[in-house]
Amino acid sequence: MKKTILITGGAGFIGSHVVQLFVKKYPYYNIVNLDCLTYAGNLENLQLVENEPNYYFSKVNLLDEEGLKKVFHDFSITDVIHLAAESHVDRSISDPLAFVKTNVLGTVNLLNAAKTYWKELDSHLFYHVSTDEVYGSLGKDGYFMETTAYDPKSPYSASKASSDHFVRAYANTFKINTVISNCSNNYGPNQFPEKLIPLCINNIQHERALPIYGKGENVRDWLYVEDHAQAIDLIFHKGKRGETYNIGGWNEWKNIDIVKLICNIMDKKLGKEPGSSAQLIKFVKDRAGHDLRYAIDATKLQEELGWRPSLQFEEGIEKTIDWYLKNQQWLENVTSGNYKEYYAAHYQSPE
Ligand SMILES: Cc1cn([C@H]2C[C@H](O)[C@@H](COP(=O)(O)OP(=O)(O)O[C@H]3O[C@H](C)C(=O)[C@H](O)[C@H]3O)O2)c(=O)[nH]c1=O
Repeated sequence: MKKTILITGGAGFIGSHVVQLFVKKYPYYNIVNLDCLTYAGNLENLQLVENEPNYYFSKVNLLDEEGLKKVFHDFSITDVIHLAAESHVDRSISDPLAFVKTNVLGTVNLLNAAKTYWKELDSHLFYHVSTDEVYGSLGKDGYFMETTAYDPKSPYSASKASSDHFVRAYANTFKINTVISNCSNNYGPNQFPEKLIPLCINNIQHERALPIYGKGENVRDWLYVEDHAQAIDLIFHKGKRGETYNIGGWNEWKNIDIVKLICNIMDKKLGKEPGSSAQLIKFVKDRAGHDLRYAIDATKLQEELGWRPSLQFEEGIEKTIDWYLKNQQWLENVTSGNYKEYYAAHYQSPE
């Protein structure tokens, strides 16, 4: 059976890289990008594939149950890779309900659409893309394993943990084939500049302060977004059904060190006096309930499926900074909302 894969959140950061990879690598699959184009979803991210004959776009909100069922029916969806989510921890602190709606209810609506439409369950796959934040926060030592108990600490991670549970519950109760992956912090092109790395790049260009929460001692494990997309490709095709795979970069950084690194690279690239960008660093009030450290043990993915990150961080961060410097208009568009004009010109009028 020819695959028609529904990729949700395909206009977002990670989703756009997954859509591009699948459209180009698998011309014999149909790829349907379902996205409701929130502030973080931008069709400009898909310019490289938007005219490919195997690429389709459908503007549907995960809360629109009938709309979802129609997409399954109209496109004869065979598989799902579910990436659409509200993803910013700070926003989840100011508006938790938005995260419950999209991440929990939206995922259940999508599962229901799959359950209704798929008749021979064995020939389909529902792949849920999740986060390492479901495991909570680590101290100085240790790693998150696939067997680590869930202990989400923020409204965002609680909503993702809940959606993971629903996916497993549907696998158990309704016998849907599922797989889940939990990944560490991503960085790279197309990331909305509310997240630490693009925020710093953008603020340095505009000579704005670089807000460091607390003392900047919190640790994150960073992975280049294209490496994440490669891992998703592998897991989609070769991962064992019903399993969970952790994805990480073996690349832990304290926030303050990563910001200083970005400052140094930006000084060189912008021809500024060494040390001048670092003067923008400003220690601010800590994030409420700020998780201290995330670190992933991705041994299972490495041993079972042979995955390793391909990029060294030093190379990835240079590439990322170069991309943002070259794509000033993109930054301008996403921060001003102009991407809606792009949508209107290419598709139908946005709401
Ligand atoms: C925006 C910002 C962040 N930070 C700190 C807070 C974190 O310790 C670290 C990274 O923050 P960011 O908001 O970029 O990402 P996380 O909160 O780690 O979460 C991210 O990685 C996981 C895996 C997901 O699943 C989330 O969807 C994704 O947003 O920098 C600052 O100090 N200042 C700032 O202005």
